[in-house]
Amino acid sequence: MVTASVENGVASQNGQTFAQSAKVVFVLGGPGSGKGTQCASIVEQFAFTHLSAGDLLRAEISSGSENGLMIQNMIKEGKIVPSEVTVKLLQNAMERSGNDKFLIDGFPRNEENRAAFELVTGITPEFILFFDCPEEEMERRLLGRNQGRVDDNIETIKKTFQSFH
Ligand SMILES: Nc1ncnc2c1ncn2[C@@H]1O[C@H](COP(=O)(O)OP(=O)(O)OP(=O)(O)O)[C@@H](O)[C@H]1O
Ligand SMILES: O=c1ccn([C@@H]2O[C@H](COP(=O)(O)O)[C@@H](O)[C@H]2O)c(=O)[nH]1
Repeated sequence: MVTASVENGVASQNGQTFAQSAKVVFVLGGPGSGKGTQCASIVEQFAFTHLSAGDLLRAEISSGSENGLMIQNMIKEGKIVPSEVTVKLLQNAMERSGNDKFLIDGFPRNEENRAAFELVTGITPEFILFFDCPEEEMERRLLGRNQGRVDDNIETIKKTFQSFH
C-alpha cells in the first residue's frame, strides 16, 4: 500500500522522505525549442507533473507578490531570476502537487541554479532531456507564439539567447 503524508513541511511516502522518493527530470533547451509543448505530450502518457519554472515565475508576477516587479523586469531583460526565488517556487509546487514525479521545464538555467536546487530540496535529478533547435527556428517560433508574453519580442529574444549561451 502507498501511504503519503506531509509533516512539518516534509512530505513522505512509504516511510521515505519526499526528497528520497521524488523523481525529477530537468527539461532543457533554448527558448522556443519546444520544451513546454513536449512536456504537455509526455504528461498525457506518463504520470509526471509538468512544472515550468517560467510559468511559476509569471504566476508570481500575477499574484502581486513582493518579488513580482523584480521578476517581471528580469524576464523582460532576459536575465536569470535569483536561484532562491525560483527554487522556492519549484519546491512549493512539488510539495503541493501530491505527486512525486516531475518534469521541471526551463530550469536550471546555470550551474548555480542546479546547485541551489539540490542543496535546498535534497533532490538529485534522474536525467536531463535536452531539446536542440537552431536559433533561427527558435526565433521564428517565439515571434509567432502569440500568447501575450512580455518576452516574445525581438529585443528580449536576442538578450535571452545571450544568457542561454
Ligand atoms: N516541433 C515544433 N515545430 C513547430 N513549432 C513548434 C514545435 N514545438 C513547439 N512549437 C511552437 O513553438 C512555440 C514555442 O514552443 P514552446 O512554448 O513549447 O517552447 P519552449 O521551449 O517551452 O519555450 P520557452 O522556453 O520560451 O517557454 C509555440 O508556439 C509552439 O506551438
Ligand atoms: O529557471 C528560470 C526560468 C525562467 N527564468 C526567466 O523567465 C524567462 C522565461 O522563461 P521560459 O522558460 O521561457 O518560460 C527567462 O528568460 C528568464 O528571464 C529564470 O530566470 N529562471
